[in-house]
Amino acid sequence: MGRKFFVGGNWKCNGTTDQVDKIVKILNEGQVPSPDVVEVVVSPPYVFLPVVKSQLRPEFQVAAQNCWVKKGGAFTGEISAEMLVNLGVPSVILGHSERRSLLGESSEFVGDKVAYALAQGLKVIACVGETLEQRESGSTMDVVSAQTKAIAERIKDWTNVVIAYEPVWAIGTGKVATPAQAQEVHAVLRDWLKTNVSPEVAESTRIIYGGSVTAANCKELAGQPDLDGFLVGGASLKLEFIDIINSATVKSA
Ligand SMILES: O=C(CO)COP(=O)(O)O
Repeated sequence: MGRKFFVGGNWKCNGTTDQVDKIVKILNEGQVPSPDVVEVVVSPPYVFLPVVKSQLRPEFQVAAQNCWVKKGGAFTGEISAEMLVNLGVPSVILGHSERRSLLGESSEFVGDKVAYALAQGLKVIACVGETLEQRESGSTMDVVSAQTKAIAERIKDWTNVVIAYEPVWAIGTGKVATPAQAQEVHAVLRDWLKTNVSPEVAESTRIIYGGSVTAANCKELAGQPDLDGFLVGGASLKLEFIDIINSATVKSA
């Protein structure tokens, strides 16, 4: 079975109740391919998860943008994986570069979170990606491999993992990776999984791209053989997210 196209919308720390209503309306009214062709997951801030989950069309799912690294308790301000499960939130984004850089989340910490969230029954969108400095110094492949390794060392079952390759220099900058740049890294990540995990996991794990994805650039990116979808930031708050979901048809064409 092929890898189903995956489109995630990461709303980050954005939205008011009115804006959330508008975005949900756009999502619910948009013409999109069937769930056999594309999996759509939107990730509002925690406080909006229940309302979005209850109002969203049933074939779309919600994800949290983070969760705590272990069982809940005296961890002020944190949200545990158990709470997400309890609320019926099926997925979580972990290791986003904004959290790695602004909040100092190390690859080991992210790996621990991925393992804990999976063990609680959540699906995980695990983010990796290099900074501009790392790309310019030629260490992109080492960086993304090391970030992936920290996850691989802590988990056995990859069924519920999607890897999001998000080059930091492309996030929120309008500087999208070229299709060739994205494909090159996706192929290296798949090859890393093949060598270090298993050929089956390499073949079945979806590797999605994030960083300045728009309606204008998504089709060409979607045509790359090792690119299995997108994690969209800014454009996921707008009508063009529907066009990005529709780029799934590039694969099924
Ligand atoms: O970080 C991202 C998604 O997680 C990408 O953000 P932008 O699409 O706004 O560049």
